[in-house]
Amino acid sequence: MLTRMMVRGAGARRSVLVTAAAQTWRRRYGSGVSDEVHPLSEGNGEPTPRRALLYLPGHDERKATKAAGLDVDCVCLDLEDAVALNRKEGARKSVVNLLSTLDFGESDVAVRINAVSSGLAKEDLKAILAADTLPNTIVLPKVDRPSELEWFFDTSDRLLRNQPRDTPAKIKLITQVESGIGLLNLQSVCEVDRVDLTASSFFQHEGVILGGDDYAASIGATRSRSNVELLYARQQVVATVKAFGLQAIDVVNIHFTELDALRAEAEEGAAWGFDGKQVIHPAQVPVVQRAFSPSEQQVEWAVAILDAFYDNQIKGKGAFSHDGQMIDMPTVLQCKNVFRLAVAAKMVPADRFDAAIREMELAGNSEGDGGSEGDGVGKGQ
Ligand SMILES: CCC(=O)SCCNC(=O)CCNC(=O)[C@H](O)C(C)(C)COP(=O)(O)OP(=O)(O)OC[C@H]1O[C@@H](n2cnc3c(N)ncnc32)[C@H](O)[C@@H]1OP(=O)(O)O
Ligand SMILES: O=CC(=O)O
Ligand SMILES: [Mg+2]
Repeated sequence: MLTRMMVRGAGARRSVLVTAAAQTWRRRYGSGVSDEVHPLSEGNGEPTPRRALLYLPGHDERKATKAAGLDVDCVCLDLEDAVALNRKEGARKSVVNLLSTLDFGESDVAVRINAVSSGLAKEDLKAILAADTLPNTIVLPKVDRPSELEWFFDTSDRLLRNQPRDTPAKIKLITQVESGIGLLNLQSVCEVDRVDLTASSFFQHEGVILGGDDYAASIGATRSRSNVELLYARQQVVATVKAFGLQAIDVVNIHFTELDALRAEAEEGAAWGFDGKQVIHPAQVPVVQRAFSPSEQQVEWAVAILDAFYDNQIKGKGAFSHDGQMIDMPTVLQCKNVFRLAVAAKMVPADRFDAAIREMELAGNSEGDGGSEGDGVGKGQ
C-alpha cells in the first residue's frame, strides 16, 4: 500500500509517494529515521531520469551556479577526477556549501566521491553525509570488485546512523565501471544489490555508468572519435546492467564543441538501450537530452494506451483491445517508461494521469477488492 507524506527538497516542500518497503525499512531503524526524504528519493524502484548527467568540479562555484540554472536531469558535483589532489579538502567544503545554498530545481543532485581504492572515499563520505542538505545521489567511481560496494554500504550506513540529526529514507547510488577487472566483475557488483545489504541500507543501487575514458586507459587503448575501442564494453555494460533492472549511463564525449558527433553518439547509445549519457559542458546537455527523449509519436502512443488502460481498470478489465492490439500490463509498463521520459523532457505534464489514477483507486476501494493495491501501476509517474 502506498501512502502520501511530506518531504523536503532542494528548498521546496512537496508530497511524494512512499512505498511499504520504505515504511518497513523506517520501522526497522526506528526513531533515528525521519519522514523527511528527498523528493527524488522515493524508493519505489523507479529510477530518476538521468538522460544527461552533467559533471562539474566540486570547487567551481561559478559552474555550479550555471548548472543550477540549466534544464538538466542530473547535476554531478565532482570530488574525483575534476579536482586536483591538493584541492580535495576545499572541494568537499565547497560541495557541502553548494548543496545547501543552491537551488537546483528539478535536477537530480549527485556528488561523485573518490574511489574506494583511492583511500579518499571515507573522508568524502564523512563530509557529504554530515551536510545539512544531502544529495539525491552518490556516484561511486572505479568499482572493481563487489567488496568495494560492500565497503560503501557499511561505511556510509554507519556514518548516517551516527548522525545526530534525522536521516533520509533513501539516497540513490550510481556505480561506475571503469576497468577491465571492473567489467569482468560487473555482474557480481550488480548482485550486491540483490542480497540483504540494500534492503536494510539507506542507499539504493540505481544505476551504472561506464567510465569509458578510464576504461580505455585500463586496457591500454587510446580513445578515438569512432569509439570502436569501447564497443565491447558499451554493449557488455548495457546488457549486464539491464539484466539487473538498473539504469545504464553511457560514456563521456570530451570534444565538447563537436555537437553533431555528440548527437550521433548519443542517439546510438539510446538505440542500444542506454538511459542517458555523461556530459561535461552545458552545450552538450540539450543535444543529449533530446537524443534520450521519446519521439512525439511514441508519446502519443503511450498516452493513448494509458488513457485506455485506466478506463478499462475502472471497468474491471486487465486485458483489453486497443487499435487492433491486445493491451495488458507489459505494454502498459512500456508506456509508463515512455511517459516518464516524456515528463522528464517536459513533453507532457507530470500530473497527466493523476485524475484517472484517483478514479481507478476509488473504483478499486469501493469494490473492496484491493484492485489497485500493490501493482504499482499509476504510481511514481
Ligand atoms: C572523462 C572523464 C571524467 O571523469 S569527466 C568528469 C570530470 N570532469 C569535469 O567535471 C569537467 C567539467 N567541465 C569543465 O570543467 C569545463 O566544461 C571545461 C572542459 C574545463 C571547459 O570550461 P570552460 O573553458 O569554462 O568552457 P566555456 O568557456 O565554453 O564555458 C562556457 C560557460 O559554461 C560554464 N561551464 C563550462 N563547463 C561547465 C560545467 N561542466 N557545468 C556548468 N557550467 C559549465 C563556464 O563556466 C562558462 O560560464 P560563464 O558563461 O563564464 O558564466
Ligand atoms: O569517469 C568517466 C570516465 O570516462 O572515466
Ligand atoms: Mg573515470
